[in-house]
Amino acid sequence: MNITAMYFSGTGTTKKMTAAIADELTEIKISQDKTTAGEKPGSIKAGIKPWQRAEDIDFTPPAARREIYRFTPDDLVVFGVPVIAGRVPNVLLKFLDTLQGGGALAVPVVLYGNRNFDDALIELRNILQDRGFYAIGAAAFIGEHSFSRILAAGRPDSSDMELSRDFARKLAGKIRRLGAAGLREAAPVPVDGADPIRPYYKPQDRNGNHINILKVKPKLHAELCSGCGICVSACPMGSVVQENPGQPPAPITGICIKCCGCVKKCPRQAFYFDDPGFIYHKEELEDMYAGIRREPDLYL
Ligand SMILES: Cc1cc2nc3c(=O)[nH]c(=O)nc-3n(C[C@H](O)[C@H](O)[C@H](O)COP(=O)(O)O)c2cc1C
Repeated sequence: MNITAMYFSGTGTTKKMTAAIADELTEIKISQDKTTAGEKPGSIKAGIKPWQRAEDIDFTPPAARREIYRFTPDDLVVFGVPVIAGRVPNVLLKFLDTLQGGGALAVPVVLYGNRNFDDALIELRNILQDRGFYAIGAAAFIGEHSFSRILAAGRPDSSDMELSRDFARKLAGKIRRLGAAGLREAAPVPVDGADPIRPYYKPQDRNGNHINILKVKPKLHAELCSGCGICVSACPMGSVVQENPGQPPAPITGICIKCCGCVKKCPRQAFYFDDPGFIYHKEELEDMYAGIRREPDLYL
């Protein structure tokens, strides 16, 4: 069995969690198999071959979403996306529709910024099932909110990582108990969320008026920029363009999903937002959710 972490991750929280679950799962399963008296590694009796960690598939860069990814029944994919407006990021839907699950096992994982994951996990689970995967476990973890440095700051933290290890241990136990055929029969794992899936979450002001941040884009303090180009490779939409190497990028005119990869990865903090609606929404999210600590939801 090949264990792959596959993720889209603007500011790295989804990457961190997805890769950690895949690492832990591989470690646990290998050591479990070694200690199973009289059985060869991989519990071949249960129809599952020995396990190895495959290379990550990071589909954050636009070029990676032009590839077709095909899996087989010998694969287990820990599949992560961030929650955007309570759903799977809609810019990914066309790409996700090209996945070839081929009977692989999958563990859908979403990272959300301490507000709510709404229907993102059930949507991701359903997409993976539709694409030929078997969703055998699922999780919603909390990641520092893309817009903020204080909302869920530093998460996933050491307590989240401990829970992710426990989740991986239990998942390995389920795999061992049910075997390949039993796992496929038991899929998809039940998760929270509505089906049919609800509309995208819409930010509102205190009077209930919709705040439209769709067209908002970050701006650049050109005098702070060293021209290093980190922002160019950080942008999942290919919208940060440096016309001359070593020079500040051009003003962003392409699609921006507000993932804040450019904002948070810039070593000189040269990017900023000045849109009043965006700033209001960010501050309101901080007011409402920075004082509470949500805990991960794990499904097996
Ligand atoms: C446009 C946008 C919308 C978001 N919507 C939500 C949301 O509905 N609920 C929530 O809790 N977090 C929301 N977030 C926060 C992200 O889900 C969270 O910060 C996540 O950890 C980011 O993952 P990454 O580090 O892999 O990019 C949103 C982030 C962005 C950029």
